[in-house]
Order: sequence, then structure tokens, then C-alpha cells
Amino acid sequence: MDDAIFTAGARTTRRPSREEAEAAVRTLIAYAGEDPEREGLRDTPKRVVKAYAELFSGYSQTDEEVLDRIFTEVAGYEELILVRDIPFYSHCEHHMVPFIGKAHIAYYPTTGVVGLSKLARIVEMYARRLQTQETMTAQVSNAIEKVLKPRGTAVLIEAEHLCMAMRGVQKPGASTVTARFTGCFKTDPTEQARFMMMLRGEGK
Ligand SMILES: Nc1nc2c(ncn2[C@@H]2O[C@H](COP(=O)(O)OP(=O)(O)OP(=O)(O)O)[C@@H](O)[C@H]2O)c(=O)[nH]1
Ligand SMILES: [Zn+2]
Repeated sequence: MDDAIFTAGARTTRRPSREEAEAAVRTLIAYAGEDPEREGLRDTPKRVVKAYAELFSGYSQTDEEVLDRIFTEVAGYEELILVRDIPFYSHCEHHMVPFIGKAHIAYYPTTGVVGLSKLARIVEMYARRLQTQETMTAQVSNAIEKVLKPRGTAVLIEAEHLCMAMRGVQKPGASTVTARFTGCFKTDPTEQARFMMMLRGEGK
């Protein structure tokens, strides 16, 4: 696993070994002005690399693996399905600092539905990568489109970017909203309005 080769875009890169990753963390600790050998920090590189396995676990899965089971026995249900307030933690790809928020996903099924938890799992998979909020929004939407071929998909993500809160422009509390509408949500303004109303808990 440590020596695995991975391909990103057109480039193929050797995955650094665990030892190399730990050495990089030690370098960053020293760069921050600390002594990486002091007791409290001695095991930190190991802990950070272990935490990375969890925080960036989204690279080892695919859309098809996550959305692998489609249920067709839903008595002809073709109405809107909305899962809202799916919490997530991601990392912005510019600063590698967390952005934290909630995703809301709706779709109109055609041939079947997925388990509700799978919508949260697809959010997890893309959140646990280096991201921009826009990319993540599009990726979640594309995954649902590809696997479920729904009549329409609506994905709305709201998040606070800590790179804007704890550094740089320092605006804690500013929230970013991104949305992608496809199918009937894109072509029919009343569907979009219905989605927004249901998000606020007003719709039916
Ligand atoms: N569009 C978009 N921008 C993001 C996201 N996460 C972080 N950013 C922005 O990425 C930008 C990177 O800007 P740069 O000028 O290259 O970097 P910087 O000097 O660190 O910028 P400041 O954050 O303004 O200090 C910043 O404006 C961030 O707010 C995201 O998910 N989407
Ligand atoms: Zn950032």
C-alpha cells in the first residue's frame, strides 16, 4: 500500500512511504518553530499520518461502490426524495485547512432508489479528499446522476471555510453556499422553489 502508484489527471506519482510522510510532518513541526523531539511531539508525526488515513480516506472509493444497491420495489414511488442537513468535514485544497458544513441532496427517482445512508456516504467520500466546495458539489451531483439516472437532482452545500475564519481575511461566520441543479430542477423553477422550501422545512 505504501509504495502504491496513484494517478492524478495525466500524472502518475509514487505514493510516499509512511516513513517519508512522518518525516515530512517532523519537518513542518520544526518549520513552525517547535522541537519535534520533545516528549509531547515525539509521536505526533505518527498520529498525523494515522489521522490522514481517516481524513483523506475518500480516495479509495468510487461512486459505484458507494451507490451499489438500488431498490426497485418502491410501489412506483417517483416523488421527490430529500435528505437534508448531512454534516461533513472536508479540507480546502488551497490551504489544507478544514471547511465544515452541511449538504442537502434531493432527487426524483426513475428506475429505483438508493438507501438513504448512501447519499450521506457519497458526501463523506468526496468530503474526505482535498476539495473546493464547488468541485465537491458537482461531484456529488454527478455521482447521483450517473448511477441513478434520476428525473432531476438538486445538491446544495453550505459551509464555513476555516481558511477564511482563522487566517487570511479572518471572517468567522461567513458561510458559502453552492448548488447544482439538473433535470427538472434545472428546467422547472417551481421544482427549484419546492426544493428550497423543503430545505427550510416548509414544503410538502
Ligand atoms: N472558490 C473557492 N475558493 C476557495 C475554497 N476554499 C478556499 N478558497 C479560496 O482560495 C483562495 C486562494 O487564494 P490565493 O490568493 O491563491 O491564496 P491566499 O493568498 O492564501 O489567499 P487568502 O485566503 O485571501 O489569504 C482564497 O481566496 C480562499 O478563500 C473553495 O472551496 N472554493
Ligand atoms: Zn483554503
